[in-house]
Amino acid sequence: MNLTDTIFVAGHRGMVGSAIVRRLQALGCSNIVTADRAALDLTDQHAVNAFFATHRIDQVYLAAAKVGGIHANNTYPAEFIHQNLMIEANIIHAAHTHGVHKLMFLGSSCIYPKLAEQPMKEEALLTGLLEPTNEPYAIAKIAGIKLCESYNRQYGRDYRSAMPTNLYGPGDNFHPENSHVIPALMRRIHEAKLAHAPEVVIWGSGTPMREFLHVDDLAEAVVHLQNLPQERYARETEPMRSHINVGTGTDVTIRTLAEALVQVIGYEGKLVFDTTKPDGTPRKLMDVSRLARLGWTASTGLESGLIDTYRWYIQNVEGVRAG
Ligand SMILES: NC(=O)C1=CN([C@@H]2O[C@H](COP(=O)(O)OP(=O)(O)OC[C@H]3O[C@@H](n4cnc5c(N)ncnc54)[C@H](OP(=O)(O)O)[C@@H]3O)[C@@H](O)[C@H]2O)C=CC1
Ligand SMILES: C[C@H]1O[C@H](OP(=O)(O)OP(=O)(O)OC[C@H]2O[C@@H](n3cnc4c(=O)[nH]c(N)nc43)[C@H](O)[C@@H]2O)[C@@H](O)[C@@H](O)C1=O
Repeated sequence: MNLTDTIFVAGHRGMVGSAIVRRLQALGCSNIVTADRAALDLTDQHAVNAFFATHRIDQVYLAAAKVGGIHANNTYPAEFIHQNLMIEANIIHAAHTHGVHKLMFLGSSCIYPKLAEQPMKEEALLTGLLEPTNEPYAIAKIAGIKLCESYNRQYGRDYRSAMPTNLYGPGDNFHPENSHVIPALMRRIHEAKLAHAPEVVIWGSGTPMREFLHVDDLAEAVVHLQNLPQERYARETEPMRSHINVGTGTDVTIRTLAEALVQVIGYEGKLVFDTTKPDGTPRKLMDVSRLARLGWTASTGLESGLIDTYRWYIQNVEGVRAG
């Protein structure tokens, strides 16, 4: 790993981008370049080109995106497909035209078909219909993978793609409707505890299964993948030449997750399930065999990850709102 490389982390204020910056700093990387949205709108092609022309960038981590949970994806499909296509196309093309050889694109497990065989192998891509609640976002993420593959095939670039499972941790978005399930339920159950509310509503039937990875594990994984020798990464990702699953290899039902949160938070009321809300994909467990062969496995268990995230929430979100 070259610690003096100039590394652009796009989306450094988000949950994933900030975890990648922490990981790179912990490893001793001395030249991390960032720009917030006010300074650089990544949907603006000219601004992105000018940014790459100004900074002599060696590597990119592409963690900027329009991101949200099942409700946000289902409510704002136009923003999800348009902004994500623009961000990916602008950054990946500008990286290539400015001679950046190494790039890591962040996709998502929703690229796989809704009813893909479990656990989902990388080869399941484009073998069936997508989950309707997030199809526009998934199509944009598939386009990102294909952009990376195409610059690799045609121009010999080394653009890699990590497909994370559902993530959580410090820096997550705790919006009541637009967030993912862990931050949404953490906040709702915490607020129910404070209000002594007798019950808390969980969306859907509670039966869908999800695999959850702590964001610090994800950051460790993508930095590890980015720094593998090109031949080793390419050998393991053939024939697609780019994307690789990143997860834990184990999943839980939403009911089990909610019960775990109840324990961590210390709530004494009961859970009720609102089946008018969508369940989304019934199950999306990653096959992480390729990742394991490439030398990485997750280390944070769900319970300790939830405790760590709840501590962060109390100090940084609830504490801020209360103050
Ligand atoms: N969270 C999850 O469960 C999962 C996430 N991923 C992927 O990981 C990546 C990061 O996700 P996550 O960290 O959770 O998302 P966040 O919403 O926390 O972070 C996204 C970041 O992108 C920035 N951004 C978005 N649009 C623009 C823009 N037009 N110009 C400049 N910056 C922009 C945001 O800026 P600002 O701070 O100004 O809003 C924010 O800092 C995404 O590619 C996502 O698809 C994959 C699987 C699961
Ligand atoms: C990472 C992934 O995130 C999104 O997909 P998702 O996996 O369905 O993510 P989710 O976290 O929003 O929901 C997981 C499950 O949990 C249930 N659920 C219960 N109660 C709440 C709740 O209060 N909020 C939310 N959001 N979900 C809830 C919910 O009904 C669903 O069954 C994609 O759109 C796409 O963006 C993507 O890639």
